Amino acid sequence: MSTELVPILDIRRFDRSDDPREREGFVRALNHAYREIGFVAVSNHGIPDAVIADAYRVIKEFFELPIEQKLAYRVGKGGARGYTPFGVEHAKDSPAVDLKEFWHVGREHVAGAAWTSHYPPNIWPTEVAGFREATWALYQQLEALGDRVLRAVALGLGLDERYFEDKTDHGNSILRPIHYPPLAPGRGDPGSVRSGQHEDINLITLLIGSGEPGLEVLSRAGQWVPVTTIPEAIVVNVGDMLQRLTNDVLRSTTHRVVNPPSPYAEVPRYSIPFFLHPNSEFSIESLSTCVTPDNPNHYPEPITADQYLTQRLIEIGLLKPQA
Ligand SMILES: O=C(O)CCC(=O)C(=O)O
Ligand SMILES: [Fe+2]
Repeated sequence: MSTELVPILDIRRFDRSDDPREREGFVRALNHAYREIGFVAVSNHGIPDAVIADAYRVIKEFFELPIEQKLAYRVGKGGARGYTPFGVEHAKDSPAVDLKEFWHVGREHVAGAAWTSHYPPNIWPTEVAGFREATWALYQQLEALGDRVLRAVALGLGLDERYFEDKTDHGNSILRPIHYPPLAPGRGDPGSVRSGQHEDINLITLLIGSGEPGLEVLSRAGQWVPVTTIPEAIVVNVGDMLQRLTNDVLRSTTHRVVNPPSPYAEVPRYSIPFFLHPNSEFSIESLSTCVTPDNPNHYPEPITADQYLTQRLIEIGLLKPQA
């Protein structure tokens, strides 16, 4: 049943310039899934195995460092870059912290670009050779794949194929390698799970590593359904910013990572989501193609992507409210 809930879509169909029906078929299937469940798995995405393997290698090496060394990379506001330890982030409206630690890679600065001053610079762990190259390579690959998916989203919404291009070209996107350690009795609050139920904040999320057991999505019927997909596929789901931009036409579906049974409980889980964000100054206003008599505008007040992100980071414990 789960494979039907989260369909596997071959993105090579979208690139078929020789056969417009293939392209249209992909656009239709993607948009249908995004209206129904907000999740798809993309196969044949073209990201080289070596890029993914290199990223995993450096990420594992980092998380295996002693905690004192990792804590040296806890910097700045809200863990926007570098390391965030176990016991900080929790899902909105849940006091129980998630059983995970993670690292944030943001957009690399470009000399002379005005947006550079809005984003904190990346930091890199000196203990792990090749960390910067490997994670930044994966960031760029996932961003390019996200741009292709957004083109198909735009077409499905009746917009120009390149609608998202100038709204995301210096987006505040984040690559977040996550380590869920083996589950030990007494670790975390009672009731803690690897990742409490939540919706993603950004436009779309591209997730590497979803094939390991634990990820579940909440169906419309209110049932938790495990996401089972082929290991090579990348899960791409709708976030709250895209839901809001589309006046709730596309759905940002609640999901979580549960504590798996033995033998998976005894082994760590690593996943690598890429949260694709719009440019910080982008104003999120309901698209006119998504406002109809049947679906009047639910969000008459526009909000910039940056304001929206700040509100949401306070809700999940990564930012403190301003006094
Ligand atoms: O680890 C996973 O598979 C999913 C993580 C997730 O949903 C998130 O970080 O937003
Ligand atoms: Fe998520």
